[in-house]
Amino acid sequence: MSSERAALAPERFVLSDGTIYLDGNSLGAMPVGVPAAVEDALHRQWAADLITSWNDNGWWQLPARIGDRIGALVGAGPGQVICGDSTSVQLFQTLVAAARLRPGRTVLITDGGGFPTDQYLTDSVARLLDLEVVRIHPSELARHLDARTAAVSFSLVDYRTGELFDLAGVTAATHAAGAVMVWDLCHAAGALPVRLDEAGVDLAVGCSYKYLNGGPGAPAWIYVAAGLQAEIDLPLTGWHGHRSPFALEQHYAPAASIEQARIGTPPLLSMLALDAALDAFDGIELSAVRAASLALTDQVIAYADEQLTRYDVEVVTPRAASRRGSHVSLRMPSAYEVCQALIARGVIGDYRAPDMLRLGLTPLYLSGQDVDRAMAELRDVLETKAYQAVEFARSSDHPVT
Ligand SMILES: Cc1ncc(COP(=O)(O)O)c(C=O)c1O
Ligand SMILES: Nc1c(O)cccc1C(=O)C[C@H](N)C(=O)O
Repeated sequence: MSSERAALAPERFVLSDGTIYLDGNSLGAMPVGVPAAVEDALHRQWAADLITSWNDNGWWQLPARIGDRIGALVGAGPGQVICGDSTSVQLFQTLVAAARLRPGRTVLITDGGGFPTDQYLTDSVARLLDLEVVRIHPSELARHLDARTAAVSFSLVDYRTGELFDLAGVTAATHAAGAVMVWDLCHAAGALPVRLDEAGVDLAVGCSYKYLNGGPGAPAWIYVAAGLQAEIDLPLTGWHGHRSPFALEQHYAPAASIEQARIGTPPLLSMLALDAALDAFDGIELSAVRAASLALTDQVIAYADEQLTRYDVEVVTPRAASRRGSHVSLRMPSAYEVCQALIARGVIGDYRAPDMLRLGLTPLYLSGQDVDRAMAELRDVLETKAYQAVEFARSSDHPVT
C-alpha cells in the first residue's frame, strides 16, 4: 500500500516545504518558469515594448499558439483549439453552436451530476433557444437519445466522484443518433490522455488552471473539430474572431479557421503565464502521467479500504482504473472539519458538500511518499478526532476548500 514512487517532475514546480498539495484538480501548483515569464511580460513586453508587442512579441498569435499546445495534450491536431475567456463562456459558445448545428431538434442532454456552471449554462441556453434539458447519468445515455436530441454535453470526469466516462463510446452513440457531442474536459486535460480527433468529438472546452497548472484565472479554451469549422455558427461574434479584424467592418464575418472562436481582447498576462506553465509538460508523455496517477489513486483507495472504513469512510470514486480520473473522493462524517484539520497540518485537499473529502493526485509533483504521509495524517485526524478540537468558521459565502 505504501509506495516509493517518485513524482514525475517535482523540480518543475514551486512547492512549499511541509505542504502536501492534493488540490491540483482545483488549482494546479505553480511551474517554476512562470515568475520569469510574467516579469518579462510586465517589464519588457508591456512597459518597454508597449503596443508593438501585438506584432513584435506575438501577442496576436498567442491564443492559437497556446491553443495548439493544449491541443497536443488533448489529442487535437493543430488549428482546432483557441485559448481564451472562461470555461463558462466557452460552454455557452459550444452549447449554442451545437444547437444551431441541429435546427429543428429540441433537446439538450447533460449530466445531472455535472459541475454547476455547466448545468446553469445549459439551462440558460435552453431558455434562450427554446429547448428542453434532459439531465441524466452518462451511463443512461442510450435510452435517452433519439431524433429530438440536438446535443449531448458531459464532463469527461465527474468533479465530485472522480468517475471517468467513455469519451469514444459516448461520442459514437451521440453521433449514431445524429446529435452533436460537447465535452467539458476541465478535470481531464493534463491528467490523462484524451483523444479528441480520434474519437471524432465535435466540440470541447476546458479550463487551464487545474491539471494544466496555468494559474488562478488562467484563460480557458475551446476545441472546434476541423470538419465543423466551415459550418459552425458561434454566437459570441467578437471582433477578434472576425475574418479581417483590422478592416474594422460594420458587420461580422467569421474567420475561416479556428480564429473564428476568438472573442475579444485576451488576458495577455495570464496567457503568457499559461504559456510558460505548459513547459512543465515538455517531454512528458500523458501515458506516463496516467500510469503514475493511477498508481497514486490506487494507493489512496487501498489505504482507505484497509485503514479508514472503521471511521465510516467510504470510497466514492470507481475502483476500476478505466472509470477513474485523477482524484479520489472519500465520503465521511464531518468531512468539512476533517478537511480543515488536514489543511492545518499542511495536507491540502478540498471539501465538496455535503460529505466528501476530495483528494486530487497530480503525479507531476506528488510522490507515493507524499500520499503515504497525507493518508497517515488523515487516519490520525480521524483516530484522534482532531477535527472536533478546533473551532472552524465555516464560510457559506466562499468555502473553496
Ligand atoms: C467541470 C467544470 N466545468 C467548469 C468549471 C469552471 O468554470 P469557470 O472556469 O468558468 O469558472 C469547473 C470548475 O470550476 C469545472 O469543474
Ligand atoms: N474555478 C474555481 C474557482 O474560480 C474558485 C474556487 C474553486 C474553483 C474550482 O476550480 C472548483 C472546481 N472546478 C471543482 O471541481 O470543484
